Amino acid sequence: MLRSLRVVDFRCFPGLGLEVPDSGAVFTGRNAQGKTSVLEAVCLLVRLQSPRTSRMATLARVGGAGGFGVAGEAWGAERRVDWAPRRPMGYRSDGEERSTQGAYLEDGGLLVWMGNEDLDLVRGGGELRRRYLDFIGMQVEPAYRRALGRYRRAVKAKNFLLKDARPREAEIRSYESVMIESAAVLRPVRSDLVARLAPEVARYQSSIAGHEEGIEVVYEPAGGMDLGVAIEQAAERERKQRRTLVGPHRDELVLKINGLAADSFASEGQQRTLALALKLAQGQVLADRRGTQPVWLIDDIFGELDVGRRNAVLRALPPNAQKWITTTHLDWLEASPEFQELARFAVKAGTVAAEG
Ligand SMILES: Nc1ncnc2c1ncn2[C@@H]1O[C@H](COP(=O)(O)OP(=O)(O)OP(=O)(O)O)[C@@H](O)[C@H]1O
Repeated sequence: MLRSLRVVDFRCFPGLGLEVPDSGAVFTGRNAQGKTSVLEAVCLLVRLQSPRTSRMATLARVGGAGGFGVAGEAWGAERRVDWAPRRPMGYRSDGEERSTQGAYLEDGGLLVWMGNEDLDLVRGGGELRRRYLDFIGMQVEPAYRRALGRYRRAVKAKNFLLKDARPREAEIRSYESVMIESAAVLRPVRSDLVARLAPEVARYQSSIAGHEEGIEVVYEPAGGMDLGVAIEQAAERERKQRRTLVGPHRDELVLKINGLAADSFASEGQQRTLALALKLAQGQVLADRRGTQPVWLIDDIFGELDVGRRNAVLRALPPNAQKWITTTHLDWLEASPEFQELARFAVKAGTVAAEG
């Protein structure tokens, strides 16, 4: 868990310094004051990624010096990330420079991010569910992160070549072998994760819904588990359509309720419950894999949930995990005794002040 967070020129914050207790903190404020940016800074410090953007330049404060810094004590180590345009990103742990992102992340902590966009996990496009799996995959398996990066670059290059009027086959083949190699890392991890997630999702779904619902969570690798065979079979179609049709970038996480596809047949309420169950299951699987609780970054979801679901989620969150919660109003918190010990901060126009 984190003990402190400091930022310089990050999003709307010229500077910021917070001490946070083991239980966590609640950040209140009106819209567009900087609440999400605080959680985003934590995500960057712990996982080197933002849930909102992959472009580091957008994180640097407009009107600031051009770069940004995020630091803090996390899981017992003083960590620090610095970014400046046209310079390699800097990662430090206890003052020691880490040469690669992988080396920095090796002994980093675990996170679950829960935001409003997650409520679309069930009815939204497959991309959202792949990102959901990737977010856990990258945390539990260092090789996953490297394989995903290589895979994405290879698909991009192959797509580029397929657009050509006379595709250069030898080059396409070489990118396909990178895809096959990377898929051999990604798919077994995805498959294993889904097997672990499925019973947890079903359990959380029943506890939030208040009754049993037949939940199925199934991993479907696009074109089948053997990517080499799938690529051969899809070769003609891919050349006609001029894009890559099979591989992990098209895998699906199929969700069913009582035997029917959840995106088309489940009620909106069931879909929301299932989305929450998926996120809660993510936390459980991470905790089981590492034997330590992830930190929960919960971005403004409580205002979006009805009282029943909100209370069920609050009860389902592990009591001993640190939570960083943003909200525009506090009424739900007053009614939740288990959250009284969280520190409270008011966020206003890029400043954060401790309350009470
Ligand atoms: N790079 C940047 N430099 C300066 N300001 C920025 C930058 N990126 C975003 N902002 C501004 O920071 C403010 C805070 O955004 P943030 O999303 O953190 O607010 P929020 O309090 O979570 O709002 P909401 O409740 O609407 O989600 C916004 O006004 C946004 O325009």
